[in-house]
Amino acid sequence: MACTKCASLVSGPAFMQPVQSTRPRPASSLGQSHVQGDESSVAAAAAASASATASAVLAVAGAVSLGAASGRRRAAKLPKVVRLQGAQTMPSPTLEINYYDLDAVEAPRILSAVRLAIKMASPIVQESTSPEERLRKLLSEPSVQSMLTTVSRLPVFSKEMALAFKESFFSICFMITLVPQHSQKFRLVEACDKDDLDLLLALKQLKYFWNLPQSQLAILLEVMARQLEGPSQAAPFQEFLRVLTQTPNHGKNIKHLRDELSAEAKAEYLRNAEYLETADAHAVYPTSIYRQCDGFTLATKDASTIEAVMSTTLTTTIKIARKVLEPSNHLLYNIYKPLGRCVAVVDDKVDAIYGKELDAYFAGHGIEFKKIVSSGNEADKDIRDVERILVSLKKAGTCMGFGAYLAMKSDFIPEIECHWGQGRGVEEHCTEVGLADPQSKKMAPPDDRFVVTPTDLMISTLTKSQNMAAVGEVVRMLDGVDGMVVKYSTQPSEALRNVSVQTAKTNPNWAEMEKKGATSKLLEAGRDGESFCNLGFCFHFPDYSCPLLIAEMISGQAEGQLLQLLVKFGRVKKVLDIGTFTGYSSLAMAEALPEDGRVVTLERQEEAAKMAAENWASSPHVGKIESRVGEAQALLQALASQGESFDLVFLDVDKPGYFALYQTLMETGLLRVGGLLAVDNTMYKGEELTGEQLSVNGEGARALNAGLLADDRVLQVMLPLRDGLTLAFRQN
Ligand SMILES: C[S@@+](CC[C@H](N)C(=O)[O-])C[C@H]1O[C@@H](n2cnc3c(N)ncnc32)[C@H](O)[C@@H]1O
Repeated sequence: MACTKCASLVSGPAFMQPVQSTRPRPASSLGQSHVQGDESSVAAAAAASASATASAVLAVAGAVSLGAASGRRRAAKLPKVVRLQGAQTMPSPTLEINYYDLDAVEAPRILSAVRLAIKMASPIVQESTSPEERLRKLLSEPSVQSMLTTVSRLPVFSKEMALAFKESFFSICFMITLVPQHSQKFRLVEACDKDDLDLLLALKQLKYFWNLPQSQLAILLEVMARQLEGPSQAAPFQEFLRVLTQTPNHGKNIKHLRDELSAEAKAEYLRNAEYLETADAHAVYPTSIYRQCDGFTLATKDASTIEAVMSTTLTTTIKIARKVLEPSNHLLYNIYKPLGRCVAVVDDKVDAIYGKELDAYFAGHGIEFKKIVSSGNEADKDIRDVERILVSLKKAGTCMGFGAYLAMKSDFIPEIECHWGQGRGVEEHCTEVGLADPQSKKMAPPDDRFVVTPTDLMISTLTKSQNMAAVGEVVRMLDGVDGMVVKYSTQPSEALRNVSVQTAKTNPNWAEMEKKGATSKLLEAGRDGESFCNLGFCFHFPDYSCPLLIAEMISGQAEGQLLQLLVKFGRVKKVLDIGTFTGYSSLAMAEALPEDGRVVTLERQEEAAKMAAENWASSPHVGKIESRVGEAQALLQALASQGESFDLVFLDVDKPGYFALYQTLMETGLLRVGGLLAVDNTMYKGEELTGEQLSVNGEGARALNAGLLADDRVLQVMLPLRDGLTLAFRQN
């Protein structure tokens, strides 16, 4: 059962029914009568306890009665309340239902009650009995019970509560600065100077102790002991927490232990729960301990007109912390261990960098961890993204528990800003997160992928389908194909790896060039001729436009290995590489060539050619590469006029120019008879498979495919390797 106010505010009309109180109380002193009742019950507990406990109980009782005075202060701000006593006794045709009736805060006394409870609890948690037995004894200890009862009645969703404790901390600090440096109390100065809000936070949670997991109670005791008494007093509670979390039921709510407590303790807790059910139902039936709803309703006697004011109050804690993922840091542990699991919405940039650490942190602490990786790109922050996250949360079943939900956003992690550029440690990051090859599939979740290959297209199509469960397995398998090819193909040399790493960092440079209007306009044009992007790379650019050269253009390991194999198998000596980019294919082929072999590589972008030259500089094969800058068509004519011809040609430029370049290669004899032509992207993103209208690039690839098919001078095969690689052997 949830708090009726929260539930009814959510569900609507039921809320508007006139409410008959099940336990009517005198209108004038409803809160007070219960407070008094509480005092007597607390006093009964006190009588049965040791003298130290009795003083705690007195402190608590005093706090509660002072709270009632505070409650009056609070009530003064509200309109006069007329409580329903049943329809026949209604005092006027207008009814007023006030949902609030909380005991208020007398902070110093509550704090001293907490301190005493901690003092009494400390020897109990250090006993040699089982953790469960110690917990039962702890809950039956009168000073602990009184403290819990009192705190459960605090109006935690109020500014007054926060201020009452803040003032109280300051007054304690002020007093204590006068005491000698080594007195026990001096530690409080440190506590209030540094972390007083942690104590406030603990109290705000402790209010709901009845519905909190058992281990969370241990955590809160540990936090309060640390804040009020210092680390040495907190140590026994920390150890108690450690052993308690090893018991099977530590995640179960405290209230489930009621039948295992002593008869008096059980009666006392039930009395408190019954009181709260009327005075503050949210305290015993919280929909969420971080959200409380309230309502104020006026209704005519026949309920034909109802006027209502509704509100929702949220309480939140923001922690700005460092090294949260170090195993010794208990910030996240304290939240999620009692809940048993964490469902986290993680920005894909954060996941790329911290994903492994996140996994390791939760695994190391034995907390089930469900990660929903979501694009952090500004361009993606729209309602569809929200929908996607909500659907994923629903699948993860977050409706259980107290919002076991953690959101990690790249905006808060400064290192992200330098991930692709100038910053330190880029290399390490790249290698660590699998970006060494920019075609790595680890970079983005399936539905955020840049579509590069037919499999990408299939994955993207399947991911958009509503029936995710059915297609999930297919996605997983399809997604593994490229990775498997890479895994079982010969691994690249150190120099080629370096080209990949350097290329992975290039997107900001291309973006800069694009701003100056210096990059190719057709290379990555989309269906509508516009540039597009949906991977993380546009993230840094204020206008969210995508650079027209992108790191993903690199041919990469699988194709690089195939080219090397062809060079070696065909005993190739002269290679023509059309489309240098950052130099991967040129270097791959150069590595496979004999000492007297030669690669001529053509590139229209001077910046790219320069970068390629830098990438080759440290390779012993650099001497085999000759770079020419200009438009491919013009450069081919020049080569032909110099009487050049090649054993192997790798064609990998703007697709609309493919067929014309092919014709030139054939007509000029640049591709010699007996030579081999390798053409990349001939399946161009699988566009033809969709049956939809092709983009200009798709058209370009299709024109070449059709041209090869119609040309008897060549024998060709299209390999579904990545984006399609066609091998055409010139037989005459
Ligand atoms: C896909 S990338 C080449 C990738 C490269 N083969 C590799 O292995 O990484 C295409 C490159 O060709 C260049 N390019 C595109 N069209 C061109 C053209 N018509 N003439 C010359 N270069 C061109 C682009 O600037 C780009 O650097």
